[in-house]
Amino acid sequence: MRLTNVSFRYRRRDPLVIEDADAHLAPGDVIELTGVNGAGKSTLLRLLAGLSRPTTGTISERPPVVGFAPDRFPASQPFTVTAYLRHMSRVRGGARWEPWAERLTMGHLLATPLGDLSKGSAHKVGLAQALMAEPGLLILDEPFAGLDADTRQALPSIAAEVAGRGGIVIASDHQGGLRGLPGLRHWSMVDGRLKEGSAAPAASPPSQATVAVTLPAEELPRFLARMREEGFQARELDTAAQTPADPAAEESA
Ligand SMILES: Nc1ncnc2c1ncn2[C@@H]1O[C@H](COP(=O)(O)OP(=O)(O)OP(=O)(O)O)[C@@H](O)[C@H]1O
Repeated sequence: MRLTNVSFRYRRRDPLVIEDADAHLAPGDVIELTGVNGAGKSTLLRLLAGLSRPTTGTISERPPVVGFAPDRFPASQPFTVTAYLRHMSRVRGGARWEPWAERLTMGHLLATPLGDLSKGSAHKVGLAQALMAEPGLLILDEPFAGLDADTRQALPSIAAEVAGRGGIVIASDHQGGLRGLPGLRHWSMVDGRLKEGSAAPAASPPSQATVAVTLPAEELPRFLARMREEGFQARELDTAAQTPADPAAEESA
């Protein structure tokens, strides 16, 4: 797949978000895309997916089957998870979604309406629909954001499997989640320009911090769920009647 002099602006008088991007992607490539907020990563991914068209320039030789997991999965549709995945399976010519539901630990979510899903759970549905058709081009926009620890750990192997079948994988990622993969290519968006460089070395494990949070007991389940959804370890220490200074919950990051 090739990008030739690709430029993009959203509206006619807007500045270019992407300027003269040139790149070649080969079967089996896994690419990490970084850049500051607003640098144009999502815009580039949508161009690669064929969801937007370049203002000028061309994207050629796109693999026929594209899986795209957006950063914000559109959860407003009136389906349960099962109904949605079945529908996507039909759209994808009968692709099997069940193994992905299992691998992404979604069993408990299947009867939930999309609109009731937590952010991380909605993200898993987005991943399952992108993966089910064995894409030749898998595009993941911030795939690690909001995922629980197990799914986060599974994602590099999933990317490696897609690449091992000859697929191209490209993921925007602030967290360096794919850094352990051999041969990982690194792209960055800087001032509208697409640059290729070597991936920064794997980040050393982040230092840990533990904080105590005191909150009304009835808010505890929601708070813990939210923290876990964000990928933090969170557990209840004590919900007995306490002085305001006592910790009711602990979060470690
Ligand atoms: N639909 C849109 N219409 C107009 N401008 C847009 C639209 N979507 C994005 N932009 C603008 O394009 C630029 C690039 O946005 P984009 O979402 O691609 O960046 P990003 O690198 O993915 O950011 P983030 O890391 O915050 O997700 C930003 O200036 C943004 O305001």
